[in-house]
Amino acid sequence: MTAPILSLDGVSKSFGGLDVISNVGFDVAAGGRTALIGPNGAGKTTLFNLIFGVYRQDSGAIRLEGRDISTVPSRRRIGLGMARSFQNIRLMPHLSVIENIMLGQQARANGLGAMLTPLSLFGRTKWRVEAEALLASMGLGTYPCEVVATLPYGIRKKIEVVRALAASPKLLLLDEPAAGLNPSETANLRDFLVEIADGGVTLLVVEHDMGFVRSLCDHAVVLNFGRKIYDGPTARVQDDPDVLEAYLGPRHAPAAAGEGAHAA
Ligand SMILES: Nc1ncnc2c1ncn2[C@@H]1O[C@H](COP(=O)(O)OP(=O)(O)OP(=O)(O)O)[C@@H](O)[C@H]1O
Repeated sequence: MTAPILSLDGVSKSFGGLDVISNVGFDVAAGGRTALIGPNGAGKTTLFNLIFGVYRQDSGAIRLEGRDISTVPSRRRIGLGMARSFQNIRLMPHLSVIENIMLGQQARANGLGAMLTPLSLFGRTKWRVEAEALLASMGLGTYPCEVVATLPYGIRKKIEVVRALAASPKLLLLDEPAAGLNPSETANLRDFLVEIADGGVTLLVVEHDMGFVRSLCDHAVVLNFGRKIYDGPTARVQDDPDVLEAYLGPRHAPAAAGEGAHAA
């Protein structure tokens, strides 16, 4: 197996006495496309927030390329090679596409030298040239000067991903990237993400659309009530009895499996 880029070991988190994540451990293979799935409220977003350093786990360890990052603040995790997109698009709607991408570049920058680098949103700085090149390489080269709020939802979703890429991540966390997209936008986004992964970026994806998950991800980790119930190939996830029970209840009928898991 390829060396993991990310490893979770016995990670737990509770809020006010409610155990939201319980003793979760898994590896994300470098260069792979891993899905993190589970029914509503299973703890997926909380786990993303723990991985990204928004929350600190109560116990257990999170390692990036073998280094324990449990105490590293979120901002510094970006500098170590991690970036994320959000469930609800968090672009600055009144700014242009290129300005949003440049804000993603700024997130990567740390240290005194970078702090002293002026973020000129109007001049052709080195960052602007890099941002334009990144947009062009992602097939979005016609949009740099468009104001984000005026663009179709599917394009904004892609720009949100490109903004995360502007931080030059090795590991990209995507929280429900296909939510709200129509089937053709979803297929388009899938191809877009495959291209990103083929470029060497490891993907960890929270997603409810099982068709999208199957077509994008080779590996799946399933959570239910904050516990890991499956860790294996995506191709077999819908046949797993624990996964079927989590989605469909204890008296699940095998004939209904595909239908229920799709709707999850
Ligand atoms: N900050 C918080 N304080 C208290 N409870 C929280 C907090 N964040 C999450 N929870 C609870 O933790 C549980 C898991 O929530 P989480 O959002 O991580 O699940 P999820 O799998 O991402 O759900 P969904 O698929 O609906 O987005 C839920 O019961 C939620 O109410």
